[in-house]
Amino acid sequence: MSSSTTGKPIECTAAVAYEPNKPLTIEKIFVDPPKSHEVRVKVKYVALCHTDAYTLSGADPEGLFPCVLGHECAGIVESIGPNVTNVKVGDHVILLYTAECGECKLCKSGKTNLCNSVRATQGKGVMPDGTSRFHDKNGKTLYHFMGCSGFSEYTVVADVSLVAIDPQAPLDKVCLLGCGITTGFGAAIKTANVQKGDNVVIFGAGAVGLSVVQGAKLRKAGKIIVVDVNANKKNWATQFGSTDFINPNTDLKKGQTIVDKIVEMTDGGVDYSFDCTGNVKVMRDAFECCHKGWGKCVLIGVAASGQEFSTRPFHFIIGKVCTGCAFGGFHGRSEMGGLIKDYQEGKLKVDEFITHRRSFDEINTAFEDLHTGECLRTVLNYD
Ligand SMILES: NC(=O)C1=CN([C@@H]2O[C@H](COP(=O)(O)OP(=O)(O)OC[C@H]3O[C@@H](n4cnc5c(N)ncnc54)[C@H](OP(=O)(O)O)[C@@H]3O)[C@@H](O)[C@H]2O)C=CC1
Ligand SMILES: N[C@@H](CCC(=O)N[C@@H](CSC=O)C(=O)NCC(=O)O)C(=O)O
Ligand SMILES: [Zn+2]
Ligand SMILES: [Zn+2]
Repeated sequence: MSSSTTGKPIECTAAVAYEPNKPLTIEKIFVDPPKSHEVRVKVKYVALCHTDAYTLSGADPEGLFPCVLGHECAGIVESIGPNVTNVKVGDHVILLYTAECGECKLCKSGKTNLCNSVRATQGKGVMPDGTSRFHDKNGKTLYHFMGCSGFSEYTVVADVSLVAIDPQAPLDKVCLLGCGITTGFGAAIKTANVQKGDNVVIFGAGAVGLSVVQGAKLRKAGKIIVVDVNANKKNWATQFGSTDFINPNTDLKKGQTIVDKIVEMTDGGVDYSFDCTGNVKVMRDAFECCHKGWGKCVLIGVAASGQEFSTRPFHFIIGKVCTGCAFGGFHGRSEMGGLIKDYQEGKLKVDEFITHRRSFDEINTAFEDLHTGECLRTVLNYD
């Protein structure tokens, strides 16, 4: 199938991050046609993830400007470049910041969902051939972001960085499976592999943390303790399946630390802990409140440039384990279909995370929503 735009640059609306910590500029940009092994997608819906805000803040060592941010998105294939065989024009797709080529050392290892095929160029804000498909009206090159760049009405991605999905799945909802929900859910059911009766603690009750909660609940975990500095998060935590909520600013006795409190509540420490804040002090607490001998800490939150996580090595000596994951350990191309099915069958909450909806031109207000403490996800639409 061919359309009037196939093979030509498309002029469309985008929100460009020209400088760190400045509002995005909503303007017309030009999106070049896809080259070999590339796909041009008409983005229908994009949500904001805290990682977009983090990179916009200038704290990301890989942050490049000017760029087109956005990585939690879904759309429809507009055109494909030569040698693309995994999707066709008209397919409904979710973009994947964790690619899956199936052929690199990591993909073939069977040990990780990380893929090396496009990661190096992705981190440099360009397509695998080292060039960008985005230009502003002055001809200035704009960088790509996380292999997705959903803050443009049209984007170009590598063929390994997207997956076709059931066209019946509502794009305005399943766009969220492009990052936060998948990440938290997978951290619980894949990376940690929580089992019935396990005690778990989740630091940070945003979309990622609450998705860990829903994974832990699905697995019939014992105590599911949520820790968040925002008391308003308690209701959400309960709704998603937590058994206990601790606000460390108000719920600790004099002289008691959050680690003391969790160790006391769980007869020596949790089986699994999850950091979903990106705060390195919280990461330390998350690690140290694990049970001696076997407790495992899963780091998910992204820490700012230069931040380091430290602890007493003794915790490792007594058998505590610390790991982490990207995209919840999910293989985007082989496993997204299963997640969509889980959602369609009511086994995976997605709609419940959408606290705000806005039109794309309200994107800067949507970034402000993120900092109100009342927003899990804002979905932007281009229509
Ligand atoms: N590894 C991966 O693949 C992925 C990582 N991420 C990262 O995961 C993290 C969570 O993302 P998301 O859920 O969208 O973010 P949110 O900001 O929505 O959630 C984080 C929550 O943690 C709370 N919080 C902040 N400081 C503390 C603290 N000291 N103790 C307890 N809670 C605290 C925040 O409260 P308040 O709002 O009041 O600050 C907020 O409720 C981010 O760092 C993000 O970049 C996201 C997706 C994928
Ligand atoms: N660019 C940052 C690293 C940011 C990071 O860790 N990103 C996560 C996904 S966050 C999604 O919202 C991730 O997948 N990491 C693995 C990867 O290969 O990037 C930095 O350089 O510190
Ligand atoms: Zn994200
Ligand atoms: Zn690979």
